[in-house]
Amino acid sequence: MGASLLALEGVDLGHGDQVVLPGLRLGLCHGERVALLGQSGAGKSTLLHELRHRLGESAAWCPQQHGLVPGLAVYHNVYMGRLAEHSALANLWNLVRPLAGPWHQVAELCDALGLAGLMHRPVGQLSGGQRQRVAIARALYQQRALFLGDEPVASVDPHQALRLLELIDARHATSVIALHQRELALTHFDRVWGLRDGRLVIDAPASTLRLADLDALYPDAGGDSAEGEAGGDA
Ligand SMILES: Nc1ncnc2c1ncn2[C@@H]1O[C@H](COP(=O)(O)OP(=O)(O)OP(=O)(O)O)[C@@H](O)[C@H]1O
Repeated sequence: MGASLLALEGVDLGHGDQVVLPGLRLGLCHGERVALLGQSGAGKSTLLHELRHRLGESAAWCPQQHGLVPGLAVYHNVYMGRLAEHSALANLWNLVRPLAGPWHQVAELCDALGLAGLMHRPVGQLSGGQRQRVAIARALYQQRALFLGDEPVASVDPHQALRLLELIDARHATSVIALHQRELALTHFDRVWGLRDGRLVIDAPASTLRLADLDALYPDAGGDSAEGEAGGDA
């Protein structure tokens, strides 16, 4: 196992006075790919925000709400991943006339993500699955050591989800990704973190877990534990 990147030792996580995950203990090591599971409201986003806060600039971030600007083209939305690295003048110029270097880099990412030919298209005119891929492209464009994703493959079909995760893996040795596709969590990741009732009830290598172990994270599923399994290019 790689070097420790962070350790939470009995930390209370929440929002204002509301503690969502009391006394949380977990560790993340370099080279680990972690699937973060738990039903809606379990605290996945809360934990990811804390990780992002602690890991700072080393982590690329793909948020659940995407944070894309609908009126701007795909190219500009992806370019925003590294807005802070350029001068205000360069950013302004790039808005009017895209810079050659960034354009080629973004084009390469868009090709890999199945967005070729959409670079000029306003994001507001894309499907849900296409928008999701733009959000991933923007996070990949950040070129960070780690990847933190809040359900980055929620709106795509299972085949595409796997392909997107492979693209993320190819560019990041370490990742923590919230998702609902339990089978993918077991087949594609090294470790699973499972949240339930405010606790980290699963923190184990994926190879030691079965689907039934993950089903227990979804008490509200009432036997239908396939929530999010099907996906779709919404
Ligand atoms: N900004 C906020 N202020 C107050 N409470 C919040 C805030 N964001 C989330 N919460 C609460 O914290 C709890 C955990 O929410 P969180 O978004 O972390 O869950 P989640 O597992 O990511 O859910 P989902 O799968 O629906 O995205 C929920 O009870 C939610 O209502």
